[in-house]
Amino acid sequence: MKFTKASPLKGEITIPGDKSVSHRSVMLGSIAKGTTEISHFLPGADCLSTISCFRKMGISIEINGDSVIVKGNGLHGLKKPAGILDCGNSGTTTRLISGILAAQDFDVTLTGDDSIKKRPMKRIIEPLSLMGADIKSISDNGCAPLAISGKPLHGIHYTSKVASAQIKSSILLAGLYAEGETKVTEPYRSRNHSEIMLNYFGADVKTEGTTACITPAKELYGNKIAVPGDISSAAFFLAAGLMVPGSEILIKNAGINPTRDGILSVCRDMGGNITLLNENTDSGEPTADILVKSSSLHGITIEGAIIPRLIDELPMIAAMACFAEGETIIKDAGELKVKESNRIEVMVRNLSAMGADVEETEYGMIIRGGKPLHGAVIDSRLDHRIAMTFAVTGLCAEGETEILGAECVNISYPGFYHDLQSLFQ
Ligand SMILES: O=C(O)C1=C[C@@H](OP(=O)(O)O)[C@@H](O)[C@H](O)C1
Ligand SMILES: C=C(OP(=O)(O)O)C(=O)O
Repeated sequence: MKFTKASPLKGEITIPGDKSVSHRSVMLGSIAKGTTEISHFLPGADCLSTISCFRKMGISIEINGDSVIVKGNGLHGLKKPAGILDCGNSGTTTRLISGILAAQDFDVTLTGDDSIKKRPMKRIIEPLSLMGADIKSISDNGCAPLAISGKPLHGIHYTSKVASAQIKSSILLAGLYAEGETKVTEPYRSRNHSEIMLNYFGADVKTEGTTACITPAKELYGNKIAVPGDISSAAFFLAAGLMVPGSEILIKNAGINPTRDGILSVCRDMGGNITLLNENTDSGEPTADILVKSSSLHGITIEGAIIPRLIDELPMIAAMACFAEGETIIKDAGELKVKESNRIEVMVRNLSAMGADVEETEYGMIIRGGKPLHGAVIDSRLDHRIAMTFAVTGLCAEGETEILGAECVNISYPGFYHDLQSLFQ
């Protein structure tokens, strides 16, 4: 896939469903009693991995475009799958499903693709084991494949070293089945979609500061879920709209949950012209249309509590910083090293190949903006966020930018290139 300098981008984009909310709607729908009707579901490869795992455990799930119907069998209605469960490329599937599987009355093996087999799973093995789970890394390297032998669990109060919604959600899902209360405290607040949806399905989850607490549930009840647009996907159009001179884009129906909206603060702090319109709430999740107009940007420092609120948007923010005057410093973002690729290393390597002045630091990067970029051949390392980031960056560089492994955008945004091209004049 090749990109060259774009003329102003104009038009409207309806962002596909939020990946985090889509995963959770299938998971909770599968362990709830009755039917869950999901609209604006994200039919990306990661969410299809979640569907395939629950189908293998006896759940009827019908997909019709972005409408999904899940016929749940109740909290104790999952069946032992005939074979291994394949989580594909999805960290969310692997970590969240482990919390549910730890409490079932059967054994199961979970695996995934080459990227998943390198991502850290000790972060869930440790707390789930403290709850009484029997969960092992089969290769004994702290990664998938994982062998889980379901056991009765008991509640704990776990203090996590990292602010991670996947760790927190895995523990809370196990807590649904545990004896007594289960609490998770994190250094900063991570996305709270599990807490919102668990309550929406009839569970009892309370949050105080950075601690979430669940009491075991007798049953969850199927519900209607309208998935908001994914702000992590909207991020590419926010950046494109700000970076390509003369652009004006209306991004329809994006989720703006305050635990996810760090990108909006960053765009504004960098001088971006962004307006929220039609604010609303869908299935407990706040949404809005976002109007973005091209702007002259300046560098800022991004660190601390905002990092979990924009963790998946940092590759795009780093590229945007190349077009901002002055220095942008990203700190406290060590988690980027354990995503689908090492996103610090891959960003620094690829931005440097385009002529950017960017430096890798231990837990982040420093970008000195304002230098024109030129096209290059970009190895996405099959990381969807990297491929989309450089498609947008290529629109602002002299010459041609070629993305290798461009099809990996199917993980989170199958129609991405089509939607981007729809804004070309
Ligand atoms: O819970 C979720 O749905 C997610 C949490 C984040 O991961 P961590 O929990 O590892 O930070 C994020 O990077 C991922 O894309 C989705
Ligand atoms: C890190 C991501 O997802 P996951 O952890 O589910 O693989 C992502 O989508 O950027």
